[in-house]
Amino acid sequence: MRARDNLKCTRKQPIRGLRAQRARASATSSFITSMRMPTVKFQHGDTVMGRWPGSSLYYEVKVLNFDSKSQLYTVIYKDGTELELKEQDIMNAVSFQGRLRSRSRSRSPGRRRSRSRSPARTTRRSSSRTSTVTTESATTRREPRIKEVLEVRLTPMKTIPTDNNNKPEHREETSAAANKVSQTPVSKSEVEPEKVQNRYNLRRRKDDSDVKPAEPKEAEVEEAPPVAPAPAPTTLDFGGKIGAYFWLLFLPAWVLYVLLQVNQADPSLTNPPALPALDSFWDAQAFGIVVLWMWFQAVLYILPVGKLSEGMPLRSGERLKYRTNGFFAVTVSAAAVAAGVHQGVDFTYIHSHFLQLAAAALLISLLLSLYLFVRSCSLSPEQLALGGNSGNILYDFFKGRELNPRIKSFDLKFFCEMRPGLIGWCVINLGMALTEMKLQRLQAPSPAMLLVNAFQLLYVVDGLWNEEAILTTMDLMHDGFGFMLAFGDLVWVPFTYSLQAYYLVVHPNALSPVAVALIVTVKLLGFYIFRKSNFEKNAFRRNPADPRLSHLKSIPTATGKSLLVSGWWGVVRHPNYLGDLIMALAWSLPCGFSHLLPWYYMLLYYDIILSSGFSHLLPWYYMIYFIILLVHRDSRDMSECRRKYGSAWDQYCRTVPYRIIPRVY
Ligand SMILES: NC(=O)c1ccc[n+]([C@@H]2O[C@H](COP(=O)([O-])OP(=O)(O)OC[C@H]3O[C@@H](n4cnc5c(N)ncnc54)[C@H](OP(=O)(O)O)[C@@H]3O)[C@@H](O)[C@H]2O)c1
Ligand SMILES: CC(C)CCC[C@@H](C)[C@H]1CC[C@H]2C3=C(CC[C@]12C)[C@@]1(C)CC[C@H](O)C(C)(C)[C@@H]1CC3
Repeated sequence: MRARDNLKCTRKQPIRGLRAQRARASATSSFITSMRMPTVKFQHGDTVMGRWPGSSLYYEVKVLNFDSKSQLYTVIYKDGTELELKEQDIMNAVSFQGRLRSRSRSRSPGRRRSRSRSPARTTRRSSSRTSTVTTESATTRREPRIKEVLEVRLTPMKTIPTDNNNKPEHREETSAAANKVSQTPVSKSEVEPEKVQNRYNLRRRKDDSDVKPAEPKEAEVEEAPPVAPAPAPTTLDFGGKIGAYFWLLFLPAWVLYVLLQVNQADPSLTNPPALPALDSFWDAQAFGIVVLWMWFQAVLYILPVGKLSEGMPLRSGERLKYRTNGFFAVTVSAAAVAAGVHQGVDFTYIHSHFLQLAAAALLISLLLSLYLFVRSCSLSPEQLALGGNSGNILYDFFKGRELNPRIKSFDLKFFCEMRPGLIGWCVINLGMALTEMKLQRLQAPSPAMLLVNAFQLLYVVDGLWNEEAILTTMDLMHDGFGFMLAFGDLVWVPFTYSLQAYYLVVHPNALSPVAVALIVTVKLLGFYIFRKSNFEKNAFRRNPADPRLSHLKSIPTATGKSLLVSGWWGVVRHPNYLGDLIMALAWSLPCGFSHLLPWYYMLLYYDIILSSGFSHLLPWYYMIYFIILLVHRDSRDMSECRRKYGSAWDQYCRTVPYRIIPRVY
């Protein structure tokens, strides 16, 4: 009944439109008769559009079978995945195209002009797109808030990993992976879809080892398929609406509090700062400096120097271009700062006006977020990020609505994430080093200060050198640009990531040569893991056939994208977070760790809390925050990937059971 031969040849055939569908329907009429089925809407061999469980994505599938008992159709996706779908999750290819056309006509006049309406054109377009075609489901369109519930029968299946040349993985390794699966069960929450009630019955074709995972080709992507509007999210991140209100108030207040705290002669947490008069936060000169700095970075960003890189395909299939001249920007900025130091510009101003500079950056991020929110109100749903259009004003303001806000070709999210805050952080660190020299009467910064400066400078310069890699990160691909990122990029990063340097200004910490060597080793280890793993993922996403990755194995997913299951991404699911965390450790170690002891005593003797050196927690602040951030980010990413990749993601989770730290977490 599976008629695999028939499938093999039809898999290569494009949809030929209504006429071809009818012809196939009549050719299969004997098949239907022999099955004595009640009238069924789709016939064996039909090429139709099938909804991927738990998502609003539709893919081209072939109908294999209809089970009159369960009223489910067995369909096969292009990567060989077989699924059983309900009739309502299947659409005739022609009416699917028609629906997309009529929607895009009504929603996007620009798009309408650029498209041919001839049926021939329609058919060619749909057939040429071997990757994904995205749309919202009829249900979500009519009832955007309805929780997506798909009753799809899925059975966990073994996906045979292929190496990067799409050869099947060696048999022994496959069975080893299978053994591993049974030894290390994945937690229920990781495997079970959160928003979808699924019964599993997902199979792969036995002959799928030669199936090349279909990566979108340049030409296909540029054909700009119809865009799926962002459906209202069913679950809200960051504690939902109440969480968003809380974070909106808490985050700015927390930054100002920490800065007031660190500014005190005794910055111990048991010595809370008195709330200063409101006008002490404002300094016109500090505000002017921040504006000037942002202006300077914006000018460097728009200069036609450096590469124009392509972002990942958007839901529309379109790829935005980004000027990735970050290394140029940091080099020119360093030259400008060096010239300033040489000319006697007083960089200790940064230390003495830290609070006012942070308040100015906060004001700018607030104004920017308001601008972003207002402009997002006039956008069509296609331009919104998934997850940022809950309908609740404050939540959406916090999370960010527009995916890629741009003024002409000036990409606001990309600019803010990579330039003023990141480069500003290094300038702040330099200001702290110069202040340390001044206050401690040193000829040169202390070794601890040098290490912190050098490590963090390396992190920033590396990020800017590999600026293109940011285009495959969560923020750039999925998150809207709103208060969270604007504040994070412009205030949080420069003013809290520099706390170690701030701390060292008045808390010198002598380091022995052995300690220096050990700390440098920790940093280099972290950096190696971070760089290598980010390189692997970025290169793979850009070109899965990259010869430098030919030794790596991957598993296909129904979206056409594959998942790496060996190399760094076969060790843990977020090796880049692991490297980042090890580096974070190396940034705090120069400030000393014996001060952490009060925490240990604190657990034993409560009264020590009040007299302990809480101030010494400040240099560990980044490490603590970073663990929380990455654990939360990891779980956000897991849900997103589960939604996108369905059972292929489960397969990945079974093969790579640990998230960030091997054998621990
Ligand atoms: N210093 C900081 O404050 C800070 C904060 C956060 C993050 N970071 C760093 O920023 C970098 C980017 O982090 P990120 O959170 O955006 O996440 P990321 O790990 O760079 O990206 C996650 C994405 O990678 C893809 N992916 C996941 N598993 C894969 C696999 N096995 N094979 C191929 N692709 C896979 C998925 O996207 P697709 O499948 O859709 O491509 C997933 O959504 C990291 O190095 C992180 O350490 C730094
Ligand atoms: C609590 C909130 C305010 C959290 C805000 C989160 C942001 C500050 C981070 C989210 C993604 C981060 C990120 C970098 C900096 C911090 C974030 C913007 C990054 C630019 C740092 C340099 C790295 O090399 C990087 C490019 C990989 C990295 C990308 C992600």
